[in-house]
Amino acid sequence: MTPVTRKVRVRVPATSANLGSGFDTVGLALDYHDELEFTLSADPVNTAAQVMIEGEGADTLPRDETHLVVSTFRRACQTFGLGRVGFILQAHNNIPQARGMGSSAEAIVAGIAAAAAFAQDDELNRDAVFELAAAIEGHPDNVAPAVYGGLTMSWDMETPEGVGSVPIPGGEPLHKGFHTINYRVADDLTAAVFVPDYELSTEKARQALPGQLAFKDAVHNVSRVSLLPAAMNPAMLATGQRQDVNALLFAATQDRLHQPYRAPLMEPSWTLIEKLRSHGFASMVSGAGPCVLVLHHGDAREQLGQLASEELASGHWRVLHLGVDTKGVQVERA
Ligand SMILES: Nc1ncnc2c1ncn2[C@@H]1O[C@H](COP(=O)(O)OP(=O)(O)O)[C@@H](O)[C@H]1O
Ligand SMILES: N[C@@H](CCOP(=O)(O)O)C(=O)O
Repeated sequence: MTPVTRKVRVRVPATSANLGSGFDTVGLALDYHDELEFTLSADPVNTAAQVMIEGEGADTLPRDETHLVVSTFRRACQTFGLGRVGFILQAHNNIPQARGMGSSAEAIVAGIAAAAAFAQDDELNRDAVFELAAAIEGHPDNVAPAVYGGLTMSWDMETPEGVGSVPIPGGEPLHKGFHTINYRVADDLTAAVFVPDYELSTEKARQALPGQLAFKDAVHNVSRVSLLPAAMNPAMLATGQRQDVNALLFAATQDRLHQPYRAPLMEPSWTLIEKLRSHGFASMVSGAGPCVLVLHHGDAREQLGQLASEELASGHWRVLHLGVDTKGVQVERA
């Protein structure tokens, strides 16, 4: 197959997964992006990848075939029938790596979306990008918002009933694999991300999780995650229901599945989370950490700045005040 263009630009949002209670399920796209440009070599004999990196990871990321965007782009090119191509990748990275802001999902989505844009002339097939990205990442909660934007809830359709073989009245049988749905987020929702100067790989944070959980802890999280869609968008509440939306956010982000087991791996982050929660803020580990996410309806910059003044003055932390990205990955053919 011949590529439909020689240059593609890709813009992918950072994401915060879990939102406390929704481990491996819930994700939120943030208005904070990496931008990448792929230029195909005009020489068919040259199939090498040349990688240039600016910003986050410029001193640490590899510049060879092991670079995650490169390896994913190669794999997606095979999947979409492009074969092995030579290309220059220019990466402008804002998203810090190994901090819980979905950098690996961003890299995977960027590689797949770019390959799809070289392969097809029409609008980006987001479902195809999501399916392949979730399979590569292994959990869908970051890749879903990176692909679709906004607040997503995802699941792996594999049930004892026999996936794809059970007729759904009036509909298609659900296919095996990852699925996602998108919820609206209220316009006044703000996200503050406290970024520490230390890293924690998602792989290491996953190793800290227990093999089994107490039934009451599972019930706890089911009850909390069920509050999230309304806590993120109170317009979901039935007419007449009145709730303090920030109190609802506080309850919705309580968690007993993963954070307690990971806290010892990120003590400074856990200290900040406990401090902010003791003042009523819905603060939590962003993804697998160590970033700290605070969700709030309304502007809480000043209060958060005061509460975290010690951390911010230490020089070991910075804070990003971000809105929600509602578009997901964007591609542009040049
Ligand atoms: N923009 C990027 N370009 C290349 N590789 C990346 C990029 N972002 C992340 N990675 C790879 O993913 C790893 C971080 O993944 P992970 O531990 O899951 O952290 P995060 O919480 O940021 O997703 C990095 O060490 C690197 O190997
Ligand atoms: N559900 C995953 C989310 C990992 O997010 P990341 O941004 O840290 O990669 C987990 O909690 O392990």
